[in-house]
Amino acid sequence: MSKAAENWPPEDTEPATPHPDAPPSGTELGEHYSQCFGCGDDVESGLHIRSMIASDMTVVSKFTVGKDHQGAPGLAHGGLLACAFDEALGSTVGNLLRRPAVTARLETDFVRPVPVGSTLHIAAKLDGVSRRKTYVSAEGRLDAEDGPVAVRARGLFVTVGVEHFTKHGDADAISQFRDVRQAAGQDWDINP
Ligand SMILES: CCCCCCCCCCCC(=O)SCCNC(=O)CCNC(=O)[C@H](O)C(C)(C)COP(=O)(O)OP(=O)(O)OC[C@H]1O[C@@H](n2cnc3c(N)ncnc32)[C@H](O)[C@@H]1OP(=O)(O)O
Repeated sequence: MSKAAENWPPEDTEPATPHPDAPPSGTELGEHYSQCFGCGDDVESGLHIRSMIASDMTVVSKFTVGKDHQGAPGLAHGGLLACAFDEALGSTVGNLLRRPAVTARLETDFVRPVPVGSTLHIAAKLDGVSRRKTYVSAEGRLDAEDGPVAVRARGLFVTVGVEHFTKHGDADAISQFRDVRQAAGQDWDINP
């Protein structure tokens, strides 16, 4: 049981309805951007998280803790664990709802230490939507899908227009990203 406030999702939320073009259950999700610290292959010390659609409301992700992710010797840094959950939750929102969204709020409960070399199995689910707000939560279990819970997290993601990324981010990189995705026949009007 989380120690966080229990009004989750708030009463004014509606059930989340996955987008008709959301990937089907069993789909392995690759990196969404090669320079993403959470999932990008080009970031040597990144988290290299890989995710899969488990059901129309759930995405499972795996994060193996490396030596570059330490806080105390031999243990994962809490901030990097929060990052892993940000990625897992964001991937759940982006892939299931297929709308561009950014993290507005992220809560984490650290339940037990996560050693270097262990793998967190993160199961994230859509909890509800209210206008631009999407509520999503996750549990991370140690070394197995049914292992002990090590971390819980809840996120509020707010839907934004693509101009959020072009205005505040690197517009040239986003243009290249769009070209690569369109050449691959992929819709890009989701998180670049
Ligand atoms: C295939 C794809 C893969 C995609 C895979 C993607 C994986 C990436 C995962 C990483 C994701 C990230 O880290 S994203 C990077 C970190 N996040 C950011 O940089 C976001 C920075 N913040 C912002 O830009 C802004 O504050 C926004 C966009 C979040 C909100 O600004 P806004 O657009 O002006 O909207 P605003 O009216 O303020 O808020 C909208 C509603 O949300 C509520 N709201 C806003 N912030 C909060 C908050 N902290 N806590 C509670 N509620 C909040 C407001 O009360 C309001 O509710 P109501 O009045 O409607 O009731």
